[in-house]
Parts: sequence; structure tokens; C-alpha cells
Amino acid sequence: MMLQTRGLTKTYASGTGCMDISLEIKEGQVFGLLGPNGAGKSTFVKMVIGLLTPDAGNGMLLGKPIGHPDSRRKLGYLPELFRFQEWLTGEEVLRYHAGLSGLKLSETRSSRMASRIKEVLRVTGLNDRGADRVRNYSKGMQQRLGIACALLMDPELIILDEPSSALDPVGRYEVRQLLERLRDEGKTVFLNTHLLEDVEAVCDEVAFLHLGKLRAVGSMRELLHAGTSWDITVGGWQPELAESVGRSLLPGMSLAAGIQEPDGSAVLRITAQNREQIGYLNRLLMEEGITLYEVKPVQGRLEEWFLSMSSAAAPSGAGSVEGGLRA
Ligand SMILES: Nc1ncnc2c1ncn2[C@@H]1O[C@H](COP(=O)(O)OP(=O)(O)OP(=O)(O)O)[C@@H](O)[C@H]1O
Repeated sequence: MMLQTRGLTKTYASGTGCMDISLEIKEGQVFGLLGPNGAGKSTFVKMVIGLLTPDAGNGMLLGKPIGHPDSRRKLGYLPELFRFQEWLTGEEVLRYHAGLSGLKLSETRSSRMASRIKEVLRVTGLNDRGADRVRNYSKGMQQRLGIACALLMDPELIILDEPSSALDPVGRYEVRQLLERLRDEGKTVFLNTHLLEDVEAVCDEVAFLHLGKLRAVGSMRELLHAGTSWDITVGGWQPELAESVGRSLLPGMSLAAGIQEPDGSAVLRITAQNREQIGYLNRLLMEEGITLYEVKPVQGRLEEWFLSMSSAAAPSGAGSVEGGLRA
């Protein structure tokens, strides 16, 4: 286990913070901690890496209790808000960070470190910009330099707090590609974000925080493939078919027919538990003499889930959302 927390709690004087957070992150996993602004994500991360002392609870990070300096030795961390010394070059920033992580001055200037710096600049797409001063970097490049710092000492666990914040769509896309590369290399990544595209693209497992409480934890696969909806465009549809087809649906399926077009086509919104059920429906429709024009999964499930979990009406402490997640 890379990280395991039990009941981590931090309450600020204002009464906010995060309460009773128990999470586990396994080796090789890309884990996304989701939640709206102010949910408590950064507070949780700061407790994990020892920047904040929890009021209650405990945890193990890379085999050592959280807060212990040894637990941080194999950790790469990108803070949410960071500023580099803009008069330094990218390479100098990296060398300085190598020093901060405990290397002697001579070691930070070794040829070994020079090739490692080259390598992380390459991985983050900054290869030909290492000799430029940070003041000449775009925000996206600075963010990637921050990720390069987090990767520099080849950490076992990489914690990225909002790595795409303040980036334009191109910058976000670049960071997402980098996250995909880290995932493909089998790195363990803990990603703190409210960007659902990043989570959908790279995360294996997600947790959702709201008002300081853990609302749900589960795998992306469960989340995106359970109870999903499809829009099926069909030809030769008759409104009365809705009843007969509806009667033959399997448990967990539902059908809502849209308005019939003058050419006889219609869009059916189907909810099904898995793709096999959609295959079953196809056979059913064919038996009724219906022609299938298009089958399209309805996008935005994660967004819907995010919105429903963020609404005040969502049950506190519950994980039994439609996707079958646990909390
Ligand atoms: N040092 C602090 N002192 C007092 N309150 C704080 C402090 N840091 C955070 N908070 C409050 O605690 C709550 C959780 O903040 P936190 O920064 O952990 O949330 P977050 O989910 O990371 O938000 P964001 O996505 O906006 O960064 C918020 O209400 C915030 O105002």
C-alpha cells in the first residue's frame, strides 16, 4: 500500500477543513481526489505530506507514519500554489530542488544529476527550454516545470495538487498527456483536482470530498459503466412499441422514447447496467422490425455524478450512488 489513512481530521477555527478521511492508494494506481472548491482536498493532502498536523486520525505513507520525515523521502509533490524564482533557468530550479531533497551541492552538479534533469525536462516536454529563465516560461510551462520537480528524484508516489489549475485548454491538454504517460509507465499518482476530463482520462480510482467529508470512493470503471445511458436512433418506430419493448426489458434497464420524426425515426434514451444489455435490446428491436441507425453512449456521466454529489441533497457519508460506489 502506498498510502493508507484512517480517520484523518483537521478542523480550522472557522469550522471547515476535512473530517474522518480514510483512503487507500495501491501501487501503480492513478487515484483522483475530486471535489468542488473548498471541499478539503488540499487540507487532506497537506496532512498526508506532513505540512499540517491532523487533529485526529493517522496514516501510513510509503511504509512510514505520515508526518515522519522518512515518509517523504520517496514522495514527489506539486503544491497547488507555487512560484519559482523567475530569475533562475528551468535547469537551475531543478538543481535547487535536488538540493532541497537532501543532495549535497556536489551531487546536484554531478553528471548523473545533469542527465536526470535532462530526462525530466524531456518527459515534461521542456527539453529545449531548460536553459531559459522561468520568467520567459508560459504558465503551462511553469506547471510542467513543477511536475518535473515532483518527478526529479524518481519518487515512488507522486502527489499533484491541482496540476492543471490556471492553465488554458492547450496547457491542460499537455498536462493530461503527461499524466497519461505517467500512468502508462506504471507510476503511482495521487491527483487532486476538480477537472473531470483529467479524471476521466487517467484515473483508475476516484474519491469524492464535499464539505470536508468523504462522500464516495470507487473505481472509474464502476462509475462510468454502471447504469450508463445510451441514445439509440432507430427507424420505423411506432409510439405503441414503447410499451411492448418496455415489457421485455431486463431488470435495471429503462427506456424513454423521444418524439417521432416525420420520417419515422426516433431517439430512444436507454439506461442499462452494461453493454450486454444494450446488445439484448438491439435483438429485441430487430425482432420488432425496427432499424438501428446509431447507438451513442450519453456523455457526461462523471459530470452528472459530480453535480449530484455536490448538491446539498446528496446523502452525507453515503457511497451508494447509482454507480455502486462504496464509501
Ligand atoms: N489555513 C486555513 N485556515 C482556515 N481555513 C482554511 C485554511 N485552509 C483552508 N481553509 C478552509 O478549509 C476548507 C477546505 O479548504 P481546502 O483548501 O482544503 O479545499 P480544496 O478542496 O483544496 O479547495 P480548492 O479546490 O478551492 O483548492 C475551505 O473552506 C477553506 O476556506
